[in-house]
Amino acid sequence: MTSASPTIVALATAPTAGAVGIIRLSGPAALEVGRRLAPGVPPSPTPRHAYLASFVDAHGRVLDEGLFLYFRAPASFTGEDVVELQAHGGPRLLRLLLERTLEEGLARLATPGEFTRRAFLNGRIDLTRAEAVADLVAADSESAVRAAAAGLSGALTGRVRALEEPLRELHADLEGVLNFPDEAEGADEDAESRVQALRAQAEALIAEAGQGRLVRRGARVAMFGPVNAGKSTLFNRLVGEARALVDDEPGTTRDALEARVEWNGLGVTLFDTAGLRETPGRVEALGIARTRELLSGVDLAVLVLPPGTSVEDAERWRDEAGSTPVLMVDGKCDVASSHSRVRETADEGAERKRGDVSAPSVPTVDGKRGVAPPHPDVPETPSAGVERKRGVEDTSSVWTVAGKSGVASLHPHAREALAEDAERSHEVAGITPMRMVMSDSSVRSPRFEVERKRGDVSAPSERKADAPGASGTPPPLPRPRVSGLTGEGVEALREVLLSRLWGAGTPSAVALVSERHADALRRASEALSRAESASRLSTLEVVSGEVAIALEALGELSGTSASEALIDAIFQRFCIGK
Ligand SMILES: Nc1nc2c(c(=O)[nH]1)N(C=O)[C@@H](CNc1ccc(C(=O)N[C@@H](CCC(=O)O)C(=O)O)cc1)CN2
Ligand SMILES: Nc1nc2c(ncn2[C@@H]2O[C@H](COP(=O)(O)OP(=O)(O)OP(=O)(O)O)[C@@H](O)[C@H]2O)c(=O)[nH]1
Ligand SMILES: [Mg+2]
Repeated sequence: MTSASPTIVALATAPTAGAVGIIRLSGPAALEVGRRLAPGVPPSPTPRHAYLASFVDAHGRVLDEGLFLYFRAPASFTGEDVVELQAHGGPRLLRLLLERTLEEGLARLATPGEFTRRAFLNGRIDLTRAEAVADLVAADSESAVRAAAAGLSGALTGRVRALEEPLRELHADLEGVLNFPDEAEGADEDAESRVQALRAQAEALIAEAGQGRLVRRGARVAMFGPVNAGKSTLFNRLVGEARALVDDEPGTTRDALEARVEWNGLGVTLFDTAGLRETPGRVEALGIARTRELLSGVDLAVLVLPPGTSVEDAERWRDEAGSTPVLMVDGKCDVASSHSRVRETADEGAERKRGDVSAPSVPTVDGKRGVAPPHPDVPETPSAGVERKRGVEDTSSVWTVAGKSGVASLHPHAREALAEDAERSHEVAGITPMRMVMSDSSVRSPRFEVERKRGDVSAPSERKADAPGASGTPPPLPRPRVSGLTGEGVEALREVLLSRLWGAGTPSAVALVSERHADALRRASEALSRAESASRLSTLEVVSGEVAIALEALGELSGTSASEALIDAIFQRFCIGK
């Protein structure tokens, strides 16, 4: 391979102005071509010695003064003769030097990834390590850098080898028994358990693919929810700068916005989306369609709920995320906590003692006292996860009415939307004893928010989403309370997001199992699964055949059995000069 390959050349550094620019040559003519540009360098330079040399044009005129480096085959990155011209980092200068290496046709420009490809073909690195090189170049978070660096040091290679070698031994044992039954007698005895153990190992690696993807490309998190919930304000808080426009008017955000942050070394792309509502304007509707599309492609959707969202509305908004995991958060918690008052139902109120802290008895909006009588046709609906008990201590069945200050300043559209909200909430009163509370009906639209006390509305839905099929009644997950406006709860939300995205452990410690790796591992695991049943139901030939298939699939990871097309596909991901 080495002697037959043409000599390749490329700019190894970025094609922009920089302190130093490197032109790298690899192949049998590397030294000859390099010395044409740097004639001062001796014909047999000491390998790995940095020569200070003049780089000259075809007429011997000096273009630059730089360093000349020679690596003699096979002790080089590619395994071939390599020469580096380390010049000053001027793009035009570097182009002149590059053109000069191409004169006389001894070298040609390298294709993307061709240097690394040669390193692979010449056995310097295996495929997973070559891929780690690409991952390292593409890494844009600390965890991605660290995980790729571990890959380059052979972390994944080692784990694949730990799977491949025992599998190869097993295959040899099985073939031995098949071909030399006398000598190899008994070597197949524990075949089934060996297959089982290896399959478990393959599955463990496959299970890391999700985390590998998360580290490699970063997590994608979208804020979504009803209009005016405070999504953009919260987005800005999480991003740390005023990226999104914020306004009182519902429907402010039309286009999805994105921002990249890094949390605990994990790259996170945050999206702010157009708020959802039933009767949007035309442009806004386009934004909402985009929100839906975006939600289907993120790792986690954060449903920002304004104070007073009903259970049914919360569920309806959640459905917009489809199968994407949803984290519900109570937004504008400053409003809820500073303005909300526990709303008593008349019958509960009658039982309450004055001054009972667990049941403050001043349901007010704008200072007006209000009492919510039981709704005339409120069925008690344990099916909605809401079991109403009577009694002073039962705060979980008490409803809160939260007023929002500054309603008068709302844009007319906002008031309309709020009125719609109000109506909708009234409709769902089937599970909610409540009454509309007008702040000041002569001037303002009805503005009210009704919500259950904490630890309530979210419970049934969180159970549904987070413990599917679980029996019994697991405790409801805490629903983070945040205020984008004051910053309250934002740090805690960040922690919750990280643990939902990542769980425990360190992102940088993960093996970067790519989709390609997972696919090959899956095929290996399936073959092993068939080998397992064959060891009980079929002949040894069949078992051995499946083990061979698993080995072949694993060979695609290291590259020992990778096809030309697969290798092409892998190295095309690289940049030129890599
Ligand atoms: N200037 C420069 N910096 C660079 C590179 C390069 O090609 N040029 N690299 C390019 O990606 C990376 C370094 N990777 C390298 C990997 C192996 C060898 C090498 O010479 N390997 C020989 C000898 C090993 C040894 O002496 O221990 C070998 O593997 O046989 C060189 C660079 C990053 N920095
Ligand atoms: N009190 C309080 N007001 C908030 C909070 N977050 C946002 N607001 C206000 O609520 C209004 C809407 O905020 P936005 O962040 O634009 O809400 P949004 O959900 O992005 O709205 P759309 O883009 O229209 O869907 C603005 O007037 C904000 O100042 C909060 O945490 N507390
Ligand atoms: Mg917005």
